[in-house]
Amino acid sequence: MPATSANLGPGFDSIGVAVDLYLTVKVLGESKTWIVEHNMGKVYHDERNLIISTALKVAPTIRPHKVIVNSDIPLARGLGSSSSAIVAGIEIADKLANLKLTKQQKLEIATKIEGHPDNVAPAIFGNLVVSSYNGNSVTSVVAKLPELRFVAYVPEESLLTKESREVLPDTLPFKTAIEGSSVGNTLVAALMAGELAKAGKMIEADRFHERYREKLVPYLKDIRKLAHPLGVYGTYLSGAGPTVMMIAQEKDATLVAKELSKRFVTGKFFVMKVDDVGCETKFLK
Ligand SMILES: Nc1ncnc2c1ncn2[C@@H]1O[C@H](COP(=O)(O)OP(=O)(O)O)[C@@H](O)[C@H]1O
Ligand SMILES: N[C@@H](CCOP(=O)(O)O)C(=O)O
Repeated sequence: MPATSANLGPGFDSIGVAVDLYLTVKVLGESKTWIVEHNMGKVYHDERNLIISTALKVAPTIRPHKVIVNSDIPLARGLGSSSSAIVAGIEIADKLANLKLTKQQKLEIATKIEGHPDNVAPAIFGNLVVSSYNGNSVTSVVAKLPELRFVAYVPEESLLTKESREVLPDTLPFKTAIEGSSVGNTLVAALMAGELAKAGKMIEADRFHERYREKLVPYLKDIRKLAHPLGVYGTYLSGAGPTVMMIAQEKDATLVAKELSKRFVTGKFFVMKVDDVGCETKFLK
């Protein structure tokens, strides 16, 4: 399961991209109770683990197994760790209960559990995915991006998505909503046309969420300012934050991370490619 970066600025709860950090889950033999061995710190080792609780939601009668989880996706940092766990749980239920779910069915289930499709869709399909969820069904379009790198600044402190959604308003003025949707539309068109300078401008013109979340991630503005002269097209809050994501060409990406790490000495920088595969299952002997 790949990590995912949602929103890309104006695509709030709609746009997300899969990147090459991974959650790997191995299902071993049956056991008396669910046992989850993992490398993820403060996460349950039993059936309360999000991967297992999701699997049991989807297929309540599956028997307990021992499961080994390895993840390079940082928890609660805005890189879709919960979505990858949910997609993994659905995959386990599908295989152990032989449900033969289609990708669309997996997407619908995952979206209902996560509440929005922007992370789960690219975790399932790979690439950039633009989705619309009406509370009932999901329409998703998978699209290839031009050759780009995603440079992430992942702060040390975590920020739960739930907390970062609590600062958002319940309603937006009509005029603001129209502006916001025009920015999102133009972003998608610019990405598809390979017009990266325009895409960058739109990425930084969000009207839906970043201004409300700025108080939780005050360094977003500083990084954005420093990133432009280094060749970055656009900087946005990855998912609900606190990770700040920059989109750059391959030739500039490593230098962007190197230069910014001189200024932002805590936290980590990752230079990532787009994952174009999404969730994959293998049967091992
Ligand atoms: N692989 C996993 N196994 C179990 N629980 C997980 C896993 N990944 C994420 N979670 C749960 O999801 C929470 C983070 O979800 P969330 O706040 O949505 O942040 P993120 O941006 O990483 O998705 C973690 O604190 C943990 O409870
Ligand atoms: N659209 C959501 C995306 C949350 O992504 P995550 O990686 O932080 O879980 C939001 O912005 O709240």
